[in-house]
Amino acid sequence: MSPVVGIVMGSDSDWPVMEAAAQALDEFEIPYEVDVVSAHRMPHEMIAYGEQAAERGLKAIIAGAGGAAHLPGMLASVTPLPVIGVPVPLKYLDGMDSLLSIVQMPAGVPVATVSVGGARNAGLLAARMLAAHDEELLTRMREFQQELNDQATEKGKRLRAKVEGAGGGFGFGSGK
Ligand SMILES: Nc1c(C(=O)O)ncn1[C@@H]1O[C@H](COP(=O)(O)O)[C@@H](O)[C@H]1O
Repeated sequence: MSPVVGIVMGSDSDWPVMEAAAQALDEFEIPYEVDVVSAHRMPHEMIAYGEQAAERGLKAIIAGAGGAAHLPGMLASVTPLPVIGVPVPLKYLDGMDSLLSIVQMPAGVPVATVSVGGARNAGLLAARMLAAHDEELLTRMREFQQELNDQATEKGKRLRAKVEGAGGGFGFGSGK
């Protein structure tokens, strides 16, 4: 199947973080493509990627970059597609530089910024965008949310059992 989401990043060194976006899309069987596209290092290719993305059939772009992370914003300026920005944390500044470079876009050019290193949520957000026009995907997203709910409930049960087993007791389900 041809890709409907583009996952791009400023460098291949971003992949260990960005991989989680691909994994989330895999879970929903959403076809995607992956590439290195840098606004700073290959500006002409970056503009071409953004300009051609919609006509190539992509429905959303996930763009991750670190440091002076201008890639997501620059892509958003040349594509009509939704762009999800992932601030990739680097060695210095703990990703604050990446976050601030991506999140403070001028009005008119939106980038949906996820948390520092939040590539999994970027993948899930892209899945939700597609699900808005796809009943089957919407059903799968609801199932996924139910699983999260069940897992959290299970964690609560285990925690209560542990605390009560140690002689303590608190919380909604503790009966105390
Ligand atoms: N922020 C950007 C852009 C851009 O925004 O165009 N291009 C590369 N980079 C970032 O530079 C960091 C270091 O890259 P190298 O590891 O290749 O030196 C990466 O996190 C990349 O996203």
